[in-house]
This record gives sequence, C-alpha cells and structure tokens, in this order.
Amino acid sequence: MASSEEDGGGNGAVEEKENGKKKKKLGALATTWLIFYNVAMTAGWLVLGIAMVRFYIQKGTHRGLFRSVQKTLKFFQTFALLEVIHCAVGIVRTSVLVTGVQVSSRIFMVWFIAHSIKQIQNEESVILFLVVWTVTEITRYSFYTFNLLNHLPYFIKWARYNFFIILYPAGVAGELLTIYAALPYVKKTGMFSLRLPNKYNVSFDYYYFLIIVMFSYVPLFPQLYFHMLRQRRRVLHGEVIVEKDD
Ligand SMILES: CCCCCCCCCCCCC[C@@H](O)CC(=O)SCCNC(=O)CCNC(=O)[C@H](O)C(C)(C)COP(=O)(O)OP(=O)(O)OC[C@H]1O[C@@H](n2cnc3c(N)ncnc32)[C@H](O)[C@@H]1OP(=O)(O)O
Repeated sequence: MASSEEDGGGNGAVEEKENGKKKKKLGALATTWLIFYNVAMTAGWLVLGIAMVRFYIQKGTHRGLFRSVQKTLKFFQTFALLEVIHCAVGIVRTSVLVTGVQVSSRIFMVWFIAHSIKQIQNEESVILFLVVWTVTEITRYSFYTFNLLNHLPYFIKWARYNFFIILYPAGVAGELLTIYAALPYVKKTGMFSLRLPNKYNVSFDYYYFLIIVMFSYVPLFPQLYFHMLRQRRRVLHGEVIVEKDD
C-alpha cells in the first residue's frame, strides 16, 4: 500500500507514505542496531528478573534484594538513555519529550533515590517498582525485537498494549511511596542541599525538590498513560491517529 518513498534525512530511516500517513522505514544499519539494542535490553531485564526470583526463593525475604541486583539495574536502566537519542536522531518514531520524561524519571529513581538513600532500599515500595519495571521491560523490549524481525507473536503484542493498564499505576505507586519514604532521611541529613550563605549565593533544598517531583507526577503521568492508551488503540484496534508533521 506504500505509495511513495523519499530519503529520510541521513539517519538510516526512509520516509514512506502509507494511506496518506508518513511512516518511517528503517535502513539496514538502524534496524541492525535496534535489534542489537533491544535483544541486549531484553536479556538484561530477564537477568534482573531471574536474579530477583532466585534471591527471594533462597532468602525468603525481600530485604537485601535491591542491594543484590542494583548493579544490573543501574547498568540497564542507565543504558536506556540511548532511547532518547534514538528518538532525537529519528530512528524511532516516538516523541523525544515523552521518552525523555519516562527515562529521566527512572534514572532519577535509580540514582538519586534508591542508590543515594540506603535506608529506603528495603522498602516494599522499592520491590513494587522493581517488579513492575522488570515485567514491563521484558515485554516491551521483546515486542520491539520481534516487531523488527517481522515475527511478532500476538500474545507479546497483546501483553505490550495491555499490561501497562495495571503496571503503569502500580509502578507510579511504587515510585511515589519510595520518594515519600525517603523524605524524612533527606530532611534529617540535608543531602544534596545547598544552604545560604555559600560562595555561589544559591540555595537548594532537596527535600522540597522531592516534594515538587512528587507533585509533577500529577500532570506528567496522565500524559504518558494516555499516550500508551492511544498507542493501544492504534496497534490493537487499528485506529488511525492523526499526528502533526514534525
Ligand atoms: C529530574 C527528575 C525528573 C522527574 C520527573 C518526574 C515526572 C514523572 C512522571 C512520569 C512517571 C513515569 C513512571 C514510570 O517510571 C512508571 C513505569 O514505567 S511503570 C511500568 C509501566 N510502564 C510502561 O508500560 C511504559 C513503558 N515505557 C514506554 O512504553 C515508553 O517509554 C514510552 C515512551 C512511554 C512509550 O513508548 P512508544 O511511544 O515508543 O510506544 P510504542 O512502544 O508503541 O512505540 C512507538 C513506535 O516506536 C517504535 N519503537 C519504540 N522504541 C523502539 C525500540 N527501542 N526499538 C524499535 N522500535 C521502537 C515502535 O515499534 C513503534 O513503531 P511503529 O509506530 O512503527 O509501530
């Protein structure tokens, strides 16, 4: 049904018109890179999931779980910064803003909350967002991989566009409860805060910053959730979403 093809601007993608709608067709190099990236990420999150299950079976408790899997988590979640670059260079058809909010909130949770505030690492809410992220990412990256290989099993497609309905709010609950649990420690230690007077003449209070971050979920989370609901309608029910040209 493709009616015309034109150069996509040197980013490995070629633009193709399908039913009057612009759709990017990836070049071989971009496809190979994305397959490698998605296979690596699926494997990384699978390793993390297996490590969590093994830990729980062996120890019978969630205490110490974050500590035991943190290296793998930090590596693969930080690696996901590449997703923002994928959108920016145009090899992936997603908004830089939507991906940027999603990735930066995760990096923030990993490095500036869970890694930095050891006292909260054994909170149940940490395990909640870890489990939710792991299930989400195994599904999401395997979806992208099979999709790129043009062999997408329906149950993976179904899982990608249905699991999030429950997992997204559950993940957000885990993240918000974890930040909330961190507040007393942040207040007590004054970590990452800068009080006046200082040579820069600037003050910054991490405690209030965290409260602002928590409130910022109110406008930002629905945008991500509705974005996913639109993607769900498009992919599972074939609805045409009218998009503005970039
Ligand atoms: C500094 C402090 C910052 C603090 C900010 C505080 C604000 C926080 C508010 C936000 C809260 C977020 C909480 C969150 O962390 C909780 C959770 O994640 S819980 C778990 C549930 N989550 C999810 O299910 C979402 C997971 N994330 C995503 O799906 C994506 O990141 C998202 C950008 C949200 C959506 O993805 P996308 O738009 O890409 O949707 P699609 O999957 O349908 O893909 C669209 C097309 O792009 C192609 N694509 C995308 N990525 C790839 C890839 N890696 N490889 C190959 N192809 C890719 C995809 O195939 C689609 O192509 P086409 O349209 O041609 O079919």
